[in-house]
Amino acid sequence: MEIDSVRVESSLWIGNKRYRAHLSGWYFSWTEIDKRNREKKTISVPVSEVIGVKEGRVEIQPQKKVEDTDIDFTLFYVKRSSKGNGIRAPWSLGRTQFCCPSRAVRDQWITQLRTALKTHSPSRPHRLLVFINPFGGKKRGKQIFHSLVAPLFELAGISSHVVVTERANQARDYILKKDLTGFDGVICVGGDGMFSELLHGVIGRTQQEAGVSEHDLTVMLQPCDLHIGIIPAGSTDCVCFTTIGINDPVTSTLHIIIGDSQPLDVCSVHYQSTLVRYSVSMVGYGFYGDVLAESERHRWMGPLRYDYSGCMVYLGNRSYPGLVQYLPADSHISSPRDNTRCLSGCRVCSESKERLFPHFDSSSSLYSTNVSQYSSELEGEWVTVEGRFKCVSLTCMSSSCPRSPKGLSPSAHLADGTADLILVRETNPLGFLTYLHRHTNTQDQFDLPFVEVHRVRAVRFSLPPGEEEEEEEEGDREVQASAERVLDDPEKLCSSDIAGHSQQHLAGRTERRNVTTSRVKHRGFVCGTCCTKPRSISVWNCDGEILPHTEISCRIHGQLVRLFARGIEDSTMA
Ligand SMILES: CCCCCCCCCCCCC/C=C/[C@@H](O)[C@H](COP(=O)(O)O)NC(=O)CCCCC
Ligand SMILES: Nc1ncnc2c1ncn2[C@@H]1O[C@H](COP(=O)(O)OP(=O)(O)O)[C@@H](O)[C@H]1O
Ligand SMILES: [Ca+2]
Repeated sequence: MEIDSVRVESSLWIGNKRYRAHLSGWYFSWTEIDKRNREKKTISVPVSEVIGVKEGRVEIQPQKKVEDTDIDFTLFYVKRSSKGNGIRAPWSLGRTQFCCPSRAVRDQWITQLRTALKTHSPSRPHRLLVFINPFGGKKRGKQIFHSLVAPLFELAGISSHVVVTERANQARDYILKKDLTGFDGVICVGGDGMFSELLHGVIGRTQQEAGVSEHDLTVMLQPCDLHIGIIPAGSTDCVCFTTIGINDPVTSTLHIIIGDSQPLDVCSVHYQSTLVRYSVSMVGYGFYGDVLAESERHRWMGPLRYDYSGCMVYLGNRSYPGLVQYLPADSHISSPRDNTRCLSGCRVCSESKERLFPHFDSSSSLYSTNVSQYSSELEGEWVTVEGRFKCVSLTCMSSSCPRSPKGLSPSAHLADGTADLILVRETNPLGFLTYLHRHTNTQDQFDLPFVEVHRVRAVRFSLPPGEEEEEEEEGDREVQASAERVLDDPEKLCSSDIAGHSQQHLAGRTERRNVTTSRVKHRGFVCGTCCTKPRSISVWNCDGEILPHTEISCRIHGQLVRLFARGIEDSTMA
């Protein structure tokens, strides 16, 4: 075996074929040598994509099997498949068993490969906090984690502390309150709702520790260091699909293991001077709000509830009045109709970093103290649009999912500090069906006369005169108190004493304590059992949660959180 400072090389055998293997810089490669000493095919694996190196002949799938020989070692690495679902191919675990001429050579290879791994992959996680929602999607969260994810973590030397949730918001509260020392990231096994819990926990915790008020719409929030990973096991899994390109637990696990890091824009939603929620995918009023409200009554259907509710709401053919104000983003940088896609290594997102963090001190990972903590992001000229809308949607990213592989706004960027505002005005049922159907094919859903799309930094939504939201009245305090009482016991939520239009009770979901209840002048219905709400007012769907307010203000915080992901790999790179 030859070892110099930049290169390790020796002959190795795979089965009965001889290979010349070499490790140099960022790659481990092996080239087949035929009987006449001619070089044939070479396989190269980037060190950053090596999952583990084990003594002996090891298999972990379908079951763990170890044949502990003296001269063999097994290399595990990321393997790209040629066929993909959508625009990217899934990743799987590649495995090659090498046979060495002696035990000494075998031990040297293992040492050199493990050293290279440490040197070239410094940002890999070592300890993770995992939350499993046993009831998400098709209720397969626990099985997915134990059969597909845990064996890969073990192989990669990652230890995990697993919490199977027993109630909604347990994961969020855990992250907000418990000691997180030693954890390199938090992982959810579930859907967009579970991701949202981790998002709120991580952002809230970071702001608490930095002494920043989340309620202040104008403040510059502290970016979060603790990475979030998503193992898809939910109903829509939009955040996973948009940031990885596929909903596949093994692909997600491999991205977590190699320590990929994808910054993500986050939208904060405020009601008056209170933070209501954060969102990364869709804040949608009208159609998407109604679909969510309807779907909560059919949770027993599992993921199909959205298809059923989508049909029911479509047939209802409703539209809503509204006043939308937005702060446009710089149209010279990008536009929602420029026909580009935000892929791994996106130039628009990389170039946004300096603009978003002009005062970031990389040595302390904090903002310089002599710089104002207030952002200039809300300065500029607001544009006002008034009318009746089938839907108003705001999305920080493309929001693609298996139902809509190119998403709500196909050219939106994951980390450019902007969101796309889509206004679909009142139209006839066929027109709206055409709009919806274009989400599922290659036709441009924005090329319709009743649709407009804008790249924005902030949005305000209000009701036209006569429909305004009322502030909490004396009598409503009882409603609020009642809502707070049930926070600790979601089962109690389905009760007519929460007569406002927050429908968390239907989902067994809860709201944060600091969120106040607001009321809307009553003239109609929503859930048919206990809620009252005017027909002319819809609800907001915020990443799958119904908001308790109608008149909201939204602001985009560029690159506020980081995921164990790398954006969508173009399959031509595979
Ligand atoms: C005629 C064919 C119509 C097809 C319409 C397709 C439009 C799809 C746009 C999807 C946007 C999805 C945005 C993401 C939303 C999720 O956060 C949310 C919660 O997910 P989960 O926690 O996994 O349950 N999902 C939804 O609100 C469902 C929207 C479904 C709309 C049909
Ligand atoms: N143990 C639990 N019991 C009830 N609800 C839970 C539990 N754990 C998490 N949740 C809540 O369930 C909601 C839906 O979960 P999610 O994993 O997103 O599944 P889905 O994609 O099917 O909606 C989330 O809002 C989350 O807060
Ligand atoms: Ca964005």
